[in-house]
Amino acid sequence: MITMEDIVREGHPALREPASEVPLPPSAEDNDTLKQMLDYLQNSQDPELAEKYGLRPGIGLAAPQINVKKRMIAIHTMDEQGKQHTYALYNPKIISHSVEKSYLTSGEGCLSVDRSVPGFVPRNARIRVKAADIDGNPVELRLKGLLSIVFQHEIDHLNGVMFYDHINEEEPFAQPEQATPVE
Ligand SMILES: O=CN(O)C[C@@H](CC1CCCC1)C(=O)N1NCCC[C@H]1C(=O)Nc1ccccn1
Ligand code: NI
Repeated sequence: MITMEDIVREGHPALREPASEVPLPPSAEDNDTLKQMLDYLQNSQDPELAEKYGLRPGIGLAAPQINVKKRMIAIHTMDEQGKQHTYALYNPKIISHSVEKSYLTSGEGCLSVDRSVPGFVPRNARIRVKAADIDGNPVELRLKGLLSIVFQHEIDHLNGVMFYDHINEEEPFAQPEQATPVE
């Protein structure tokens, strides 16, 4: 079971190195790792389990955060309409995106960052993603709103990018150009 001990923090090299493509069909080991990443998110959102195991709640997780330098991400979140979305994907790739930007009005945090870094994180408002699902089958997703932001945060981790790399240093809360806020 993944707990906070397994999550590497800022300064760990795994967070700044690009992750490798996962050979498909996925090995039993990669399949298990991805399942465990999704389990972490679900456990972390269960108040009893989060309390019992000291889990910081997460809606997304990327393999480099558990020191696995492979292109695997898990997402488990409600969207703005209250619909549950669960994804466990290999080799996600943003194949196109809107000119329009968006950002979380609350700013962003990260399970690998034990401090708050204030500021808006400008991201693409809508993205098209190609990936392989947990069984290795190709999927194509068109994402907007919170889901689009979560996917971009996770795919950034696969490229050694942290959310605060995007924050305007001079003016962290400057209104990003052509951007719609996501509450
Ligand atoms: O790489 C993956 N991570 O670092 C876990 C992050 C991923 C999210 C950060 C912003 C977009 C994706 C995560 O889930 N968090 N970051 C730390 C604070 C708690 C939690 C969070 O933002 N929760 C949340 C946000 C909006 C709505 C509901 N819940
Ligand atoms: Ni993160």
